[in-house]
Amino acid sequence: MTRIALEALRLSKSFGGVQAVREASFSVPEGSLCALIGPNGAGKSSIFNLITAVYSPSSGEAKLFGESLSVLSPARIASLGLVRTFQSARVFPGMDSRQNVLAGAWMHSGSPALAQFLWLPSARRAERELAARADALLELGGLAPYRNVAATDLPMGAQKTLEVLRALMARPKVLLLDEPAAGLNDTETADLCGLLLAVRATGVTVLIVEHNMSLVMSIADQVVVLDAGLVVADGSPSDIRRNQRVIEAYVGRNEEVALA
Ligand SMILES: Nc1ncnc2c1ncn2[C@@H]1O[C@H](COP(=O)(O)OP(=O)(O)OP(=O)(O)O)[C@@H](O)[C@H]1O
Repeated sequence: MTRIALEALRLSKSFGGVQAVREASFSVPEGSLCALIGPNGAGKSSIFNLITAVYSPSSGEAKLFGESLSVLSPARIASLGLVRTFQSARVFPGMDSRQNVLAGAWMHSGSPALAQFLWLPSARRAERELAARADALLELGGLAPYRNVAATDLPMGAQKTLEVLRALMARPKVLLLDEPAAGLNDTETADLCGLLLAVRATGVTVLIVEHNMSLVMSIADQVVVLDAGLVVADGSPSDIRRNQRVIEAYVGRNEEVALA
């Protein structure tokens, strides 16, 4: 039976008088790709921050593989395999692309500090394995030709891809991507779709917050729609396209074109 990787259970978050998230419930099966969509201010980022324990819920809870995220430290959450990226690409300046990808491996070097300090064979082996993995990821993301280029010199799309590759270097079980297609051109978006499908094919659970509807509708297994903090729909892309409540949420804000 498929496990549930992520679960929101009547999750709520208020900021003073603003109820950003209202008793939101949904679950994401392991190995699937789920998109969280909704008009501006719907509560998507708030849910993201609740799931990564940046915020604590006003009520309800979020679970990662059945464990309540409210009681876990950020380090423990990362060790359970939850890795996120941010809305604006955050590459490390002063490092080339390959070094940026390698930086994602710190949690999984698998080689004790003393072994690394003494440069024992086990540490050298671990280092070689990480380098090979970084190269394979750069290949997968189409960035192999830029491996020695300073990350900050790459175009926006490549920087966002690099951030996803760095996240993958940490061998996530669950990958959370905050607007990965924001600012990308059509070609870069198509490349990103391919990358995300390749990631899902490896069994990683993916949750994305994304405004680009054609990307969402073409790659998501499940779409959760928020409006004013409420989950107003949860289903497959074809269910969501036909859902009257979703159409109203978008039409009310002149965003109907986006769902076409
Ligand atoms: N830290 C905060 N303090 C006060 N209000 C907040 C905070 N974060 C979010 N909000 C409010 O909560 C509501 C939901 O915001 P949120 O950023 O989660 O929506 P969103 O769906 O991610 O929007 P967008 O698509 O514009 O990024 C909004 O009314 C927002 O102003």
